[in-house]
Amino acid sequence: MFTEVGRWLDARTSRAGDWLPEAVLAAKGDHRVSVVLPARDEERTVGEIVGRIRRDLRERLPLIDELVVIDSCSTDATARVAADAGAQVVHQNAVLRGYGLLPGKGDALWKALAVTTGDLVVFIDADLRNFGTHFVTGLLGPLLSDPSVAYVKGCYDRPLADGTAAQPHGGGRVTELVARPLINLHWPALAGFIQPLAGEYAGRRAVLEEISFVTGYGVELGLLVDLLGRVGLDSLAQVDLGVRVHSHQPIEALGRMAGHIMLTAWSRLEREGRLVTADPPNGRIAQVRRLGNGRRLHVSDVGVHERPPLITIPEYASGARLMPERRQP
Ligand SMILES: O=c1ccn([C@@H]2O[C@H](COP(=O)(O)OP(=O)(O)O[C@H]3O[C@H](CO)[C@@H](O)[C@H](O)[C@H]3O)[C@@H](O)[C@H]2O)c(=O)[nH]1
Ligand SMILES: O=C(O)[C@H](O)COP(=O)(O)O
Repeated sequence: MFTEVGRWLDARTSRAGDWLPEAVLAAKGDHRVSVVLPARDEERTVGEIVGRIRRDLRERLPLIDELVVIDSCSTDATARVAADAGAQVVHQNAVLRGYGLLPGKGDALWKALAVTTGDLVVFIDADLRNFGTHFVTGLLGPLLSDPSVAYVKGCYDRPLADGTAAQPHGGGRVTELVARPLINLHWPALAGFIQPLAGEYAGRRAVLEEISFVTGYGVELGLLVDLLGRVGLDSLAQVDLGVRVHSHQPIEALGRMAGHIMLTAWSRLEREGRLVTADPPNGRIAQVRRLGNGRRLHVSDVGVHERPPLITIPEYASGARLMPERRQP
């Protein structure tokens, strides 16, 4: 089993430096490229990322056709900062309203796929502190050079910066403690993905619109597992983007993220008929917080929902793209 993983790792892993911007542009041909940044309260970082993409990959090189920030119910100035930097800003809850409002990153990505028009779609997290345009060109390179590649996942070294010192490889705690063990236990063919939860990836719309999106932080694991089933390992690739520095969430928030990921794995195992139970898992997580000299329980919903393949949504399938009002509803 791991022989196949090793072979895939060698064959399907490239480095961002293998994909020079001018060569990527030359390979673009008739493709149309959309870049999407999901952003919830990212006013500190989103402007810099949008500005770099606009200047370097739209104005200097005409590589990117569409640059969308999907504002995921931000309470800060994310939308204004992103618009000022040159992005088209769409509010998550303004898209496909008839399908109900659901929270979380996966829903934001599904809505972004619905409103964009590129046949190639690149997703980049909006909290990156060391963004470089090689993130975008590196992810596009394998898709533009090999029609058999359907989806490209970023990988990188992940430092953990705790405010006083950085551990060069200490980041990605949910990845290492939850996602990687789950993947190895249940989908070992995916074990070669160095950063299975990376928020930087690119895919062909024709494939992405045919799979469902989990609404919360389970979206990345859900996409990998579902793509493996749909297109097979050899149509998946990864590209080494160097080092990624981002805003770390508090450990309690990572516990809830882990809950999303475990429930996503559970949903796929159940769907694959590998788990049969009359007693589904509890969708809430209780975390004990210190309160003065005592303690209290803090209960959060970590249940995940499914957004169906976009191609099954009539408004989308009719070909009418769904760009809504730019302002928040
Ligand atoms: O409800 C939300 C939550 C987050 N985000 C955005 O999604 C990106 C990633 O979110 P973040 O909270 O920074 O996640 P990380 O702690 O970095 O988690 C890692 O693991 C997650 C689970 O797989 C992935 O979704 C992330 O991309 C990956 O970086 C950021 O731009 C957020 O602003 C939303 O758009 N909506
Ligand atoms: O991907 C992960 O594992 C989570 O985003 C946590 O990352 P961090 O440990 O670098 O904060």
